[in-house]
Amino acid sequence: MDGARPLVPETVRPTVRLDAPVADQGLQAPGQHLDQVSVVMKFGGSSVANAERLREVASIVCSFPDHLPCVVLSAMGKTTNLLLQAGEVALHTPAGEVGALAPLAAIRDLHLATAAELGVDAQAVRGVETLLTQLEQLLVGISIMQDLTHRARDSLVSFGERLSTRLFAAYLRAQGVPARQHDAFDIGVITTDVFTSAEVDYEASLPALREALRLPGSGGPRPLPIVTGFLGRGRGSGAITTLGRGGSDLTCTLLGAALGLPEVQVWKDVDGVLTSDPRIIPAARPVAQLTFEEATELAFFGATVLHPQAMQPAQEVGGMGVRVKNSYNRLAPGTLISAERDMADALCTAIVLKSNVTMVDISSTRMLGQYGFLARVFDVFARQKLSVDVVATSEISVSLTLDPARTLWERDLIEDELEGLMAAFAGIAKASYRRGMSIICLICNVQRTSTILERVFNVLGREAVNVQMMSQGASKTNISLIVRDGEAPRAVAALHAEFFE
Ligand SMILES: Nc1ncnc2c1ncn2[C@@H]1O[C@H](COP(=O)(O)OP(=O)(O)O)[C@@H](O)[C@H]1O
Ligand SMILES: N[C@@H](CC(=O)OP(=O)(O)O)C(=O)O
Repeated sequence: MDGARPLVPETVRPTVRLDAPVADQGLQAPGQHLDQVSVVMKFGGSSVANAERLREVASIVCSFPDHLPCVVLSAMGKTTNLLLQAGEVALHTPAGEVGALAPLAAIRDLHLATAAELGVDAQAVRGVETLLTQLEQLLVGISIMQDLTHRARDSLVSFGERLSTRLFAAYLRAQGVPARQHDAFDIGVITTDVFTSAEVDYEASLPALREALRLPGSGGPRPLPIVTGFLGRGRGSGAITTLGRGGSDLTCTLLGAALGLPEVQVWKDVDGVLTSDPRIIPAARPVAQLTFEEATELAFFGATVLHPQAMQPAQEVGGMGVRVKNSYNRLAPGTLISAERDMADALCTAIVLKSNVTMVDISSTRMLGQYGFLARVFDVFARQKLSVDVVATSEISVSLTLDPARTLWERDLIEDELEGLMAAFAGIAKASYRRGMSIICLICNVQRTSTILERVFNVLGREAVNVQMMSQGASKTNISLIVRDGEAPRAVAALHAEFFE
């Protein structure tokens, strides 16, 4: 971003309390006394899974009467996965049979049933039907072409958010709450043309979004903008792009940054960011506060609760907080993520597990301390387009781990690529790799490393878990331990018990 030119309005509106919604008072249009949007609220797939959940989301949105929210929605429930499945199956289905494909039928049934249950008007139902027809046509195209490019994949998954936002805006209007649906790719979310994991072009997007979301002049109702998460428009291709799985979190913070807001909220199905993944550690509990760096490390090392790039807009503009809330338990305080927090009492904040990681060991075959050894090693990774997660070095050797996700869509590093990597090292270094490793990442106060590591190694010793490699991040927020996949859940459980239970 260009540091010289302010990309956000210089004044931000005063903060009215956003930590506590008022009790459910029925659907009164919120924030109608305000000139402009004062908060962005994002609701993920689990929060908008069916008609009942959409009613609940409407109730939450209206429970902050002093705020005029812009609402960002993900696709309903598992719709994105169903769309991807439909694309894969269409590849092997005759064009004439595509209309009857099971995932397409499931998507059609869910959205038409939700429209009926929510009692939206006939025009809105027609809008949903039109999109469903276009979706079927795209699938027929995939079947005829026998090709599912990343570009087509992005167009395909875009239907999830385009449907959910239209239904929700229509429901609000039917309840007397003014609302207007927007497709993010039409209002200025401009991205690179890297389909399926595009990056936001902030220079182009921030001013465009600010302009597009400006509400009409005074007098008359103030429509709540309802915006598709996850989607953008490629700056060169002009085609629909996506921001990577879970990308609606990033849409939310991007809109907040564009509007210069003091706070945005991401509503999930858990009481905030938790001390560990609740699917592995049922005793995980909410973390009250995190810094942007901590939240980014946590997401990068595999906590699916936040998109790894979601903190970037908040960090760039400064002064904007990101609150993680539970749409199933609206009174839970959630987690507030901001630039700074008091670390005086912080020891270990969260434990994240990333499995199915490959570890590579490389040692120099030449003289000790050979000049440029590390540069040559990383040059090989750059040429192979492989991103490295964790690194530990000595003078003549380096161990590192490879991200299992080349993009967030394709989770497996292919064996051929690893063999290619080994071949690329021939003559420079001795290289070997081990698959089936896990990174256990402790988000912690590394000012207190000695205390933390003493406790960590006591626990792992007791559990007979052998650490294969370790690294302390320069970001001063994490310590990473590499262990075998089979030992990792046991190690995480024991470490969680040690630090949190
Ligand atoms: N450290 C963590 N804290 C909270 N949730 C986590 C954590 N690690 C993994 N998760 C998982 O992330 C889920 C929420 O993320 P996600 O499903 O992407 O939300 P949404 O679709 O609502 O945006 C939780 O249900 C939980 O299973
Ligand atoms: N629907 C997209 C984008 C997204 O952000 O979803 P969720 O908020 O449910 O993680 C996905 O499934 O990846």
